[in-house]
This record gives sequence, structure tokens and C-alpha cells, in this order.
Amino acid sequence: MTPDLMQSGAERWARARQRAAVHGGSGGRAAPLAHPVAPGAIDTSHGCILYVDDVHVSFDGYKALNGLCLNIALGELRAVIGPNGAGKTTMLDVITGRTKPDRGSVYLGTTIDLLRWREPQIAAMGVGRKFQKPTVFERLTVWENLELALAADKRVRSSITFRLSAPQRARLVELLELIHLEAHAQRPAGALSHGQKQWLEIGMLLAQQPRLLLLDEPVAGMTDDETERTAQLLRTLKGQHTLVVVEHDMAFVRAIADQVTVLCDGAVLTEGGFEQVARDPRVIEVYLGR
Ligand SMILES: Nc1ncnc2c1ncn2[C@@H]1O[C@H](COP(=O)(O)OP(=O)(O)OP(=O)(O)O)[C@@H](O)[C@H]1O
Repeated sequence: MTPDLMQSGAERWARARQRAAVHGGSGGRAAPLAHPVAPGAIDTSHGCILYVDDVHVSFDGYKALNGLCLNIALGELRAVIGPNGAGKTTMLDVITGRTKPDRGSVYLGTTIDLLRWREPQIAAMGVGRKFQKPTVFERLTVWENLELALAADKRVRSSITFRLSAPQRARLVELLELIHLEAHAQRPAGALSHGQKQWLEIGMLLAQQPRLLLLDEPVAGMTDDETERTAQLLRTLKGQHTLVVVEHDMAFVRAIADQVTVLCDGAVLTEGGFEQVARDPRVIEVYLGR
């Protein structure tokens, strides 16, 4: 946590306490201020779900991340682009606990210091990650894959015995529609096309209700039609989930993202709307110059 963030958090808290004192006894309106965030919950009261500050990662002296800073707002769909070797995957590795940086800060909400946690705990906190290659259970049906993913969510595991409850079943049906696989529910996942497997894996992540979803090149290897459907899917998710999408396919990035971050040499080169970023001479230079 930077001194600035600590200071603004302390000031916000002081103001909240003052309001609570003024409005004490006002029919319980001030009561939530006593516990603004449940223990372990992600505090997004300031609107930011991910805060990455001055992160450095070296591999044998090579600086894969070199002072990376990134703020992701709650409900945002952010695309991260950059030439090969810019540090995009390393960034995802740091956020998910796979790689520990040499220095820097990575916070989920205002209070959860992700650098203190390992990969499984970070996933359990609601950070879902989709790798480039789809990883589904090929011999199980599409429905069974989703069912398993739902069971992996600790919040619902205790309620799963022999059968899904009606709301859980309804949720899986809803997910199937969302990922365009309602007609394939009983097919083995191994029989799906590459694009359909990618959608299934996104559905499996969604079944676990992630707060922050990180997608690494989700449309690599997809047909144009599959890419367009994936863009539709991600646009639908925007707002309900926060998404960070690392991608090389510029037409796809243009179709999905409001904000684009360009990485180069392990740091942010520029950020902005797609058109603004695409016109930036520095961006053109790093893409064409390599
Ligand atoms: N485990 C590692 N050991 C050594 N070097 C690594 C390791 N992981 C990444 N690197 C190097 O760090 C740099 C950044 O790699 P990274 O994979 O994060 O880039 P990227 O932007 O995701 O690239 P691409 O678009 O090609 O996937 C690269 O030069 C890469 O070779």
C-alpha cells in the first residue's frame, strides 16, 4: 500500500466515523459503518479492484517487469496489449501468485495484499485465470464440467450432495446459454471445437463467481465467427465481472475494450481508448519496430 492510498483510506475512514457519530441512532443507517467490509471480503468501496504499483520482476538479471503500474476499476473490461516479451504473462503470473516480484505492491481491493498469498488462496479469493490453452475435462460432458466447476466453489460445495439444487441447476443452464453451448450439454468436452472448449472453460470460471477474471489470449486459434461470439460474450460480462484480457488480436481488442493498456519492456507505455492508443506513434513504433 502506498502512503497516498493509506492516507486517503485513513481520511475516508475518519469521515465515515464522523458521519456515524453525527447520525448515531438514526434508525440504523450508520450501522454498516462499524463493519464496512467483512473479514476476507474485497473492499472495492473506492471503485478499484486491482492495484499494481511499481512491480519489478527479474529472471537471471533480465527485467521482465520494470516498474509496472496498473489500476483496474470494478466492472471494467481492460485489454492489455504489447509486443512479444513485453511482460504481459509475467504480469498475470504476479497477480495470481505464480511469480513473486522483487519489489512493488499488488492489492486486490484496498486491503488484500496479494503478495502475501499463494496461487490457490488468490484463486479462492475470487481471482480467476484462464490460460491460453483450454483445460477442460475432455471425457466428461459439457454439463459435468460445469457441475464440477460449481462444486469447486467452496461457497456452494457444502450444499452439493447427490443432486444440484434447483437454483444451482438453473444457474448452470443460464451459463450454458451464455457460453453458446446449450445444444452441446451432453457432448463430451473432448468433442468440442477449440473455440467451444475456450467458452466452456470461461463458463467453468464463471461458475465460481470470480470477482476478477484474467484471460490470456482467449481468441488465439479461434475462427472469425468464434472470435466474434467471444467478443459478444465478454461484452455481456462487462459490469457484472471485472475482466483483464491479454490479447494480440487487435480487431478483437477494438471490439471489446473501453480502455487499452500497452505494455512494453515490462512497464506501461500508454493507456487509453483503442483509437487513441492505435494512433500513438510510440505504440506504432514498438509494434512495427520489432
Ligand atoms: N521463467 C522465466 N525465466 C526466464 N525468462 C523469462 C521467464 N518468464 C518470462 N521470461 C522472459 O521475460 C520476458 C517477458 O515475458 P512474458 O512472457 O511476460 O512476455 P509477454 O508479453 O507475455 O510475451 P508474449 O506476447 O510473447 O506471450 C520475456 O523476454 C521472456 O523470455
